[in-house]
Amino acid sequence: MDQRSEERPLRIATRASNLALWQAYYVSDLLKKQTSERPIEIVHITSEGDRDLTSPLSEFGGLGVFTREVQKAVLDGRADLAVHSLKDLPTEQAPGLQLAGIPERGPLYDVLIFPQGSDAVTSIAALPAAARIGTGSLRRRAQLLHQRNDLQMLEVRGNVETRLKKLDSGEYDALCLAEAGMVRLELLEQRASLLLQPPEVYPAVGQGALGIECRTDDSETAVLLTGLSDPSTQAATTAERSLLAFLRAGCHAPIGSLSQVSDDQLTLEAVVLSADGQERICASVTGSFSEAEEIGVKVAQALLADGAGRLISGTEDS
Ligand SMILES: NCc1[nH]cc(CCC(=O)O)c1CC(=O)O
Repeated sequence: MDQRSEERPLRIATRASNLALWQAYYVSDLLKKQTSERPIEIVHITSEGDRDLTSPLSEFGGLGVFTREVQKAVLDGRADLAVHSLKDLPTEQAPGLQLAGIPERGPLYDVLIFPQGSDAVTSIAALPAAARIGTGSLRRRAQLLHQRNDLQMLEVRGNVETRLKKLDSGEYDALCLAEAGMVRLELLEQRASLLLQPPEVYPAVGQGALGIECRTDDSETAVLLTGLSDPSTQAATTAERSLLAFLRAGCHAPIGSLSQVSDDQLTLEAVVLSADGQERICASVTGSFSEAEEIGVKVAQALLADGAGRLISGTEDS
């Protein structure tokens, strides 16, 4: 006899970093509110992105380096759902999986983090001359260089905690990270930081949001995940991901975006920069939630009409 579905554990596949685990337990708590009867298990997966800690992120593994193996666990039936940072999830849908859950978004912006015990710098302009900034992201690099071309942008890899150790050991004057990760790991209060917001620094597509996938043939899990979704976040991230897909740019390309939602209106703004930050193109489109995908395409078309294609193909990663 089949086990009753209420008794079968719901298995969540996740990377094993502290941030990924926080995200998996957060989703577990959301699910418990819906399915109080059903036990939940967390299945740890090591991703290629976690194993190779030395190569610059823009040069190895390519798209999906953090998400592929977690997805595989769901496809193989070792887990029922996969929790990802939405910004790490390629826009091209993996065959056999569906992106069924997008919960309410967390903090959206990037932050500059200063070494333990040092004073806060209160603006990008106030950073010391030729300050050494740790970031592996072309988007952060290009936008900071656009503001201050004297800054030294240095590669940094590893999980958030590893990066903070490198900062405190004196390798950098500041680190650029997502506020979402720092807040979730409760690491922001302990240090001086500077919030980086548009128009200076636009976040990545999907930043601060989670994406939860299940198998396309698993309608029971899909219903649960749909129940976790937040309509505003879903509309915003649909527009952002549609923009990125249309530009055919990888997650490491120098592209930033900002969605603003009010009532059922959605405004998507986006920037594309040259890798050195010298050139910067921006565009913005407003429409209703139901047009989210089209809004993303329109912003991408406006950016391409202004020459964004040349800036994107001029960078190393796709
Ligand atoms: N690529 C790593 C990654 N993926 C998601 C986050 C933070 C959480 C988020 O932005 O959703 C981070 C770390 C960072 O960029 O600082």
